[in-house]
Amino acid sequence: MSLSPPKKSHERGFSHALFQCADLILPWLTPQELANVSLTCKTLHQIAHSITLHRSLDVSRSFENLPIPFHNTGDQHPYAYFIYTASQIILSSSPSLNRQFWGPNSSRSPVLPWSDSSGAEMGCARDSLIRPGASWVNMVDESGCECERCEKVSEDNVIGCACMELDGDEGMGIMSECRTSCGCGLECGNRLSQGGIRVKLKVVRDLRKGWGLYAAQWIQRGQFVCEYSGELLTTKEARRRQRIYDELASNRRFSSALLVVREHLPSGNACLRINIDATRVGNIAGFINHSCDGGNLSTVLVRSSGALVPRLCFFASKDIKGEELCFSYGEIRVRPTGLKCFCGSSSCFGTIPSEHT
Ligand SMILES: C[S@@+](CC[C@H](N)C(=O)[O-])C[C@H]1O[C@@H](n2cnc3c(N)ncnc32)[C@H](O)[C@@H]1O
Repeated sequence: MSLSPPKKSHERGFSHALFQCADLILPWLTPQELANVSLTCKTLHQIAHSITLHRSLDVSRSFENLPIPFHNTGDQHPYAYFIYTASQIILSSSPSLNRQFWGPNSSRSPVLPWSDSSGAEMGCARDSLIRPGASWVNMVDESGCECERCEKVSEDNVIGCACMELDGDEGMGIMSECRTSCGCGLECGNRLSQGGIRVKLKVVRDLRKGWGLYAAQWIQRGQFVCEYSGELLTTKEARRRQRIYDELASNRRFSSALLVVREHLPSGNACLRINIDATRVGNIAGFINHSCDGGNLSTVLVRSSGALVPRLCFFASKDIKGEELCFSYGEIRVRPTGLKCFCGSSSCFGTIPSEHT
C-alpha cells in the first residue's frame, strides 16, 4: 500500500481555488465543452459529472413550478441542451442567447436579461372563448371582463369559468383570460394558463422519435398543460431558419421546433401568422411529438398579457393517464419524402406533416 504524502497548504489552496472556479464556470458550458473539460483532471471530471446529473433531473433549470426530469434508457444522451425560457421572447430583444447557467448550485437559475420581454404583465382581453376562424385582433376590451363568471370555481379547482370550456372541435381554439384590471387573482378559473405548469411531466427518449413529453400523473380533460415558448420570429427570419433546419435534417438526425400558427381572418382575405421557434431557445413544449390522430392535446391561442401576440397553449383534450403527450402538427405534407412518422396511431399517415413556410 502506498500512501501519498499530505498535501502542502499551497496545494490545498490551489485545489480549493480550482474547485471554486470550476463551480462558477462549468455550469455555463455546453455538453461538448463539459465533456472536453472533464477529460483534463479528476476534480473537473467529478464536477462535470455532478452537473450532468443535475441537468438530467430538471429540463427547466428551476424556471417552472415543478422539476421535469429526463428519462433515457435507450442511448447515451442524458439530457437535451438548449436555452430555457418559460415565456415567449422576441428575437430582436434577445442580445445574447448563447449560454445559460445550468448547474447544481443554482436554486434558481439566473434570469437572463431577455427572459421578461414577453410582457408578463397579466393584461387580458374579454373572458370569452372565441371559435376558430374568428379574428383575434382587436379583441382587447379595455373595460375588463365580466368577472362574476370567474367566481364559479369548481370544487376541484380546475375549470372555474364557463367561458373556459374548451372547444372540442378539431383545430385551433382561441380564448381570452382575465387580466390585472379584472380584479380577480391568480386563483380565478379564467387564468388557467397564467400560473405556469402545474402538472407533473417528464421528457422521455425514444430511439425513433427522439425526446418526447410525457404526463407523469393523471391529467383531467381541459386542464392546462403548458405553453409553447420560444423565440418569436418575423416571417422572413422563420423562412431563413426553416431552410437551414431542412438542410441540417437532410444530412443528419436533427430535430427542429419551429411552429407556424396561421389564423384566417373572417374576411378570408388575410391571414395572421405567428412564428415561434423553440429549437435553440424554448421550453418543454418543444419536445411534444406529432400524432396523426390529433393526440391528446388541444392547441389554444390565449390572449392574456395585453401584448399584441397571443400565447400558444396546450390543454388536455381528453383524460390522460401518464402516456405521451402529442398533438397534430397539421394536415399538409408538401414533401413527398418527408420524415417518417412513428406516432403509432391507427390513422398514421406514414410521414410527419410539412409545409412551405
Ligand atoms: C418539435 S420536435 C419534437 C421533439 C423531438 N422529438 C426531439 O427529440 O427534440 C419535432 C421533431 O421530432 C420528431 N418527431 C416528432 N413527432 C414524430 C413522430 N410522430 N414520428 C417520428 N418523429 C417525430 C421529428 O424529428 C420532428 O422533426
